[in-house]
Amino acid sequence: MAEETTREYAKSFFLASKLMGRGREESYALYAWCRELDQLVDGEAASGLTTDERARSLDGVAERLRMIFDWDSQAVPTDATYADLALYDATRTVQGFEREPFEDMIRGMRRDLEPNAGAFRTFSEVESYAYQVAGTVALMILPILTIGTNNANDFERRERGVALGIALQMTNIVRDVGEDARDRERVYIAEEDLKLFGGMTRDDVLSMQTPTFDYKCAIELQIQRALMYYAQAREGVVLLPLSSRLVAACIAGLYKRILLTVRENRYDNLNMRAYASKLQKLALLPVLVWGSIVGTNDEDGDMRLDFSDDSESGQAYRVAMCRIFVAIASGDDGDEEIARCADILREIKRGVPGKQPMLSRSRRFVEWYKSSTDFGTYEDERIKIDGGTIFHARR
Ligand SMILES: CC(C)=CCC/C(C)=C/CC/C(C)=C/CC/C(C)=C/[C@@H]1[C@@H](COP(=O)(O)OP(=O)(O)O)[C@]1(C)CC/C=C(\C)CC/C=C(\C)CCC=C(C)C
Repeated sequence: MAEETTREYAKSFFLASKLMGRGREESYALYAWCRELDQLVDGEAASGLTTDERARSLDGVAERLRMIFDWDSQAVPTDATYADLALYDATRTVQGFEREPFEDMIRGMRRDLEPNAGAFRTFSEVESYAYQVAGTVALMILPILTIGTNNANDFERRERGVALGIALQMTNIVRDVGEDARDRERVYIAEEDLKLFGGMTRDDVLSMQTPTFDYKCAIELQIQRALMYYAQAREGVVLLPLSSRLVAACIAGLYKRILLTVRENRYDNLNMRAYASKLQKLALLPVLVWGSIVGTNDEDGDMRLDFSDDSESGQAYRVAMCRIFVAIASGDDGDEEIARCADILREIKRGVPGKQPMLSRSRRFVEWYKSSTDFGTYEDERIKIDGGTIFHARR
């Protein structure tokens, strides 16, 4: 039954599971348990329940979880669901499962029941929530992905696995902004991020029908945040046994395709749900499998901002770069914006020692950027960069 649940509701995970060696059934059990938990809060069956009733359901899950992880007892919870039983069996066939990630996920679900569920003041709050509902999945599944290996680089594997979970959650946040706002009055974009672009507020997003330029820039910043986590996770995929490397790389690649589709939809995630078609997934799979075997870096030429500099000038640099990138994506009517932001970048460059603006419009640019140590010059039909300084857009 857990396999059918995964097949029906998680096409990407099910596809990736076909690459698994051992542990496939146990990963289905994990999926079934996580999905059942998620449905208690946001599923159709929960829609008729009060917040208190949903909270009581989570209490029941937590109680049954305690029994599942009570290694000294063989007792099975009398009110166990099929997902509980599947998890009970999985934790007895694969060693190394820990209770904490499951409990942390329940905490994340409880946050979705709180009065401030749909509001996040800072990105740090978003990141913490993303760890609870998605980073924890990595910690749950790592015992399966590392069957038969030693614990070497375990800490790094966990850290980078959590980064992948957060990247996937950030992807879902970017994909579902319209749906979350309309159906649940939730905005999982930090208010501090929205404010950077024209002083936008959470209420502006809740009432927005068509993406504004400022909104598109705020979404680009969320895409950048997600790409940062994908890049962190990529260093961890190589720490997995080969068959698990394929699984992780495919999950990451299939979700990242969704993320980049939001850009192709010109950031209209209010009215369009970005997705990867079955054909796209099947076409992408060999590339992802081969890439994970030969270890090619799937830095797919996307703009990658430096988030390490959290100074005011570092933040201004990221805002200007997002505005330039969206302006470029907006076609010809973006030139004035590019020129204005290029002036800002020129100013900031004095304040951001050693941080060269990175702007990718094409793979050709990325190759130039990655290869050049002294940032010679780059020029295409829209923009010219000389010595790392972005000059006025070409008219
Ligand atoms: C291969 C296989 C069967 C994997 C199953 C993975 C699993 C147990 C997923 C549980 C997903 C789930 C329902 C969690 C509840 C909360 C939630 C909804 C989380 C979001 C997932 C999306 O799930 P959903 O089915 O709703 O999908 P769509 O909305 O339709 O897109 C999340 C985005 C979290 C997903 C997180 C992971 C799969 C963790 C990834 C980490 C690894 C695979 C570890 C990799 C290790 C290294 C070292 C890089």
